[in-house]
Amino acid sequence: MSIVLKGLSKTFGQFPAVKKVELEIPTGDFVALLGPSGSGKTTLLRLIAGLEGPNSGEILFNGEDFTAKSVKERKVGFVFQHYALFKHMTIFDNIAFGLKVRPRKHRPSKEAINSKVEELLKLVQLEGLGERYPSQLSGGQRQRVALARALAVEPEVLLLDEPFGALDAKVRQELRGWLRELHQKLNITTVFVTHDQEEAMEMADTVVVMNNGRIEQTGSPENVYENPVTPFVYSFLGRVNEFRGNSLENYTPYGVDKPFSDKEVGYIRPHEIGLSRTFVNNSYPAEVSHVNKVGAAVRIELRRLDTDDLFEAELSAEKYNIMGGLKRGDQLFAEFQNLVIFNGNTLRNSEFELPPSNLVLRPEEVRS
Ligand SMILES: Nc1ncnc2c1ncn2[C@@H]1O[C@H](COP(=O)(O)OP(=O)(O)OP(=O)(O)O)[C@@H](O)[C@H]1O
Repeated sequence: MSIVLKGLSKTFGQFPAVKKVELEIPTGDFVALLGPSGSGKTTLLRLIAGLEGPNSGEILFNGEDFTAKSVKERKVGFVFQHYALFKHMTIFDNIAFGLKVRPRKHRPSKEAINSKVEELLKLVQLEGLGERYPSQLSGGQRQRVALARALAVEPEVLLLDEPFGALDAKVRQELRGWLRELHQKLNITTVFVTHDQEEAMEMADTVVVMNNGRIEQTGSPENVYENPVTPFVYSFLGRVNEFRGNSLENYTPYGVDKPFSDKEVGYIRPHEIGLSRTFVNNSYPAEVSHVNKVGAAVRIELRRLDTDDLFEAELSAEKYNIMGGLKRGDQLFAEFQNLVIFNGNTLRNSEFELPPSNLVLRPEEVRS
């Protein structure tokens, strides 16, 4: 089922939690609503589910206006952060619940319910555990039961609110891959809320970045990471160096025709900073202040010797080894290869005299 949100707004008392949201979700898409606490993710999910009514705007399912339709009519499956299983019921009965409470004429036969639950237990890899009670399962297993219960009624949309939020890091990691595979198998339009950018980037086909009740950017994980359209998205997704106001002149070796204002901020990702032991064009001397080697990437904190600015660079372990390793106090040359400058929410890209070779200014069209 496809979902379209048009000018959707929701206010609690005087407080606008969701502001004029426009979003199109094609059938079968796997979407992450990503943003900091209080940005409106859960409210948006609840609006899609029909658990909240909007103050204005429309919700279309497969092109049909569902704005005023009840939760039941929407055919959505919902999974919350806290699995909320019925403690006094077995896993089997928990999964069967949605089918058993259907009005008699829509209720499947006992045999059909049995085989559906067995099929779902297999799907969520809990075969043979149907007779246990929730207290006899691990957190990750319980959350898979919650998912099986949501899937039992064959929803056309699956809505997940921080489904792995209460689990420890290792289990979360396992369930991410598992849910991704499950989605590939079932291809149900799925929207999940997370404030964990790694989770969103790893699992979703489409990431919707929210801030203050608004959508800041929608796109594939690569696209929102590589081409952030606002300073918020730059700083929220992944690590980034920020340089403000006057200090930006130190990163534009060919000069600018107008001085930088206090509102201007330049962003550069750590992996977009080249490091070498010898001088290269447009590079600046810098001293290593800390080295943090984690897995395939090495994070290096440095201080520019000419300006005292602090920044972070990232090298692959391979490049790091080729450089012969690094330690505090090493003197290097840093090349800032992709500085992107915003004035408020607008890219400053037309005022440079000559785009220098190491200053990649992103054309407007890339942003749209
Ligand atoms: N029922 C409510 N009554 C009043 N204010 C509410 C209600 N529900 C949410 N809000 C407010 O709306 C804003 C958005 O809340 P929402 O739960 O959608 O954010 P979120 O992005 O999901 O945050 P979190 O990650 O912390 O769950 C918050 O400031 C919250 O306090």
